[in-house]
Amino acid sequence: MKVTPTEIADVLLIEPKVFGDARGFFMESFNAKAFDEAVGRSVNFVQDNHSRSAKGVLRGLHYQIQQAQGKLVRCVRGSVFDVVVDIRRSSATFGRWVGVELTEDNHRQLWVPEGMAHGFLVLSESADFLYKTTDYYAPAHERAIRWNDPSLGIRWPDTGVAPQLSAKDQQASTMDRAAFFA
Ligand SMILES: Cc1cn([C@H]2C[C@H](O)[C@@H](COP(=O)(O)OP(=O)(O)O[C@H]3O[C@@H](C)C(=O)[C@@H](O)[C@H]3O)O2)c(=O)[nH]c1=O
Repeated sequence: MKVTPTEIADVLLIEPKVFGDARGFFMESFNAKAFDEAVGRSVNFVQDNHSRSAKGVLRGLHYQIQQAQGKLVRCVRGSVFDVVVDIRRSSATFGRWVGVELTEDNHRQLWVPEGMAHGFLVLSESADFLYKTTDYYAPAHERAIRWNDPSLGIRWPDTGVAPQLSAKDQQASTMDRAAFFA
């Protein structure tokens, strides 16, 4: 697999080797040894998630302030614009965002380590989004930052439809009131 650093040092773009043939393709979507080598530490995933969303659905920007989750994310049907925001106060890239298009055809994955807020916008008619997490879902510790907080200035692509948010995400915090990691 190919591993490319992003503007947020610990956020990695991962491109598995895809073996195409007359039948279709094969790829190792996750290999613990190769993954640990790429991130430089031993990572233990405990939960796999799958969500399906229609075009224009925007989920985010989410994190758990305790039981922080590292997430290995990908899109297996359709396409999404995936966004990661560094919310570690001590980080040189605090408040910076990275956006990557993840599609069923580019097979790209993003490693979103603990200490980030994460979200995505669905660009295709429908998208299936899969991700592994390093800690369990803990609703008591769930937090969200507004997708369009002006201080972040995230350049979300125009899908041609209004972003569709959950009730929870409509109530998300602004950056100036959000809780951050050390
Ligand atoms: C995230 C999650 C949700 N749920 C339940 C709670 C709720 O009834 C329903 C939908 O939950 P949500 O609205 O929070 O789902 P969603 O908005 O898709 O939340 C996810 O968004 C992306 C961007 C992330 O980064 C994830 O970590 C997670 O926060 O699923 C679980 O049972 N386990 C989980 O791990």
